[in-house]
Amino acid sequence: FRLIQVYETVWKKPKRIRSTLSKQGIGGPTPAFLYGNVKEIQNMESESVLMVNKSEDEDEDGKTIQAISHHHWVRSTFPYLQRWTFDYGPMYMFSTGSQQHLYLSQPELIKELKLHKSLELGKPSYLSKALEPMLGNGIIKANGHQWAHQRRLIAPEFFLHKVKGMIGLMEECTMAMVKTWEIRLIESQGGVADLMIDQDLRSLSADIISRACFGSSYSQGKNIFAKLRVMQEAMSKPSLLFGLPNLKFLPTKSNREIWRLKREVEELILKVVKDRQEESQKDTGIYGKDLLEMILESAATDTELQKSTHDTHRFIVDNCKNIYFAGYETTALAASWTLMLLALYPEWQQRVRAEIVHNWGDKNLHQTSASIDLDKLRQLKTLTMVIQESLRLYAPSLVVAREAFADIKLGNLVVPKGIHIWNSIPALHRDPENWGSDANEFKPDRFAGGISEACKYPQAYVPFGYGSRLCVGQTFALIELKIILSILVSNFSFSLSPKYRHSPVYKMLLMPQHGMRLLVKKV
Ligand code: HEM
Repeated sequence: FRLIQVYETVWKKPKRIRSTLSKQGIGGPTPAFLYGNVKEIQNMESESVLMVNKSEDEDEDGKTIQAISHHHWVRSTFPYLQRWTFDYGPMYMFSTGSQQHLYLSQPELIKELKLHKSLELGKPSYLSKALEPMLGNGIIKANGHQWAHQRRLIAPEFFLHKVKGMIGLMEECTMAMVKTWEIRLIESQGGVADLMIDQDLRSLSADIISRACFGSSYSQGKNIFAKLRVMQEAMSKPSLLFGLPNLKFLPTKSNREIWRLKREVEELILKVVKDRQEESQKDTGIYGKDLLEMILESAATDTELQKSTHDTHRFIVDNCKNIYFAGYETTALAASWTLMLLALYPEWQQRVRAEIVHNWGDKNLHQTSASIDLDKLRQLKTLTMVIQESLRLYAPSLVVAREAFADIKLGNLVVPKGIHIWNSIPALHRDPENWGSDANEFKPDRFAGGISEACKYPQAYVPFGYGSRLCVGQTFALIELKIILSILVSNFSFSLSPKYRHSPVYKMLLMPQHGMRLLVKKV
């Protein structure tokens, strides 16, 4: 029976998938027996690491600004996707052994994917298994009815009317960071500080998401974030993304570390939950009904979950981990890349600042507390354009992935059951056919008429993904970004530090490999 199963997985299923695609004229690199295209992927990855190191040496010779302003970093992240696009066009298949993949980048097919709302299209299940220690079976990786249940529960917590109520706390947390920067500036020489801003933005974002969703202060969540981050580092090899063979079940040093962190994170989350349950028994009325409470309520009323404490705990822990993972580093990175761009383009930094002064008056924001509201944020059109352009060139998520759980149709294309569909966000966001010959340049003006007028095929602008799996935190993230950036830009000016080394790398998200060092001074 086992032999039949192996034969099915290794031979019959891949053969069926590949022949359905090749009959429709879809090509791709020839897979080797058992290993598919793993060898090519690994070779191209090592070559690109060498290339990145070499270009960094060149940067140190004073070419940094030129290197950044061309924003040509995409090649170093998934070099094989680019190479095969060059060889086989905008749609091709490739293989990582038993897993078969379909890469596609035509805007008309992205539109079809967006419109396909059935549960037959979901997140790759092998990926869910590989990322289990990090995400469990929470909303990000779950599929089918289990996902739909979680989505129904979580999504309304991030609707505009809920997020509106969180503006005050976002402002408060940002102001606390402003105060610490002011102290560092006073202590620094000449009132200019060389700051690793990404670290502070990460703490800020963690603080915001923790208070908004869990009502708990950052001090309680601090340990959880630190541990989740180490876990993310340990698990963020690109090889994992495409299901390359890995030894995740063996007690290697790295796996033992991941398992330990997983245990510790779970214990910490359950401790926060316990504290919260005690608090609500005391009925202090400090917190409204926040996300954690919704998750607890759902777990308490779900008849399936009630059958075991283990399942209830899993449900709570997994969804808390998902919100932590999805909700803080993404926004912190988006803010970091945007500030890097504003440092690189001082004329845009000046325009953003002038717009704030024009609309809100020239008083420094920290003199007025709880002053920001939705209407004020809506006035910041230039900042909105800058954020949209930053999310185009430096989208924190690099890929959107789906698995077909049944044979489905995308327009005329028959997509076979079991295939994994991949879109590269940087490739879509930098396609000159869609954005024009200046696709690699930072030009926020292109968004002056909104996304629909910024390019030929707006459906291919997907920093938050698409369709029924679209990011639930999109509204939350955009409002948070506007608050953080408007407060920072109206209080400080930013320029690139001579120590900044431009090297965006993929570690589950797009990160500045050597940190985001900027020179900061008071305006
Ligand atoms: C700039 C910030 C952010 C970016 C760029 C971003 C991007 C994304 C992307 C690309 C996806 C996958 C969508 C797909 O597969 O089609 C996603 C999913 C998700 N995001 Fe975000 N996100 C951000 C902020 C947030 C925040 C602040 C939260 C929550 C507080 C959040 C919660 C989620 C969740 C729960 C999912 C899974 C949705 C599902 O599968 O149903 N994200 N996000």
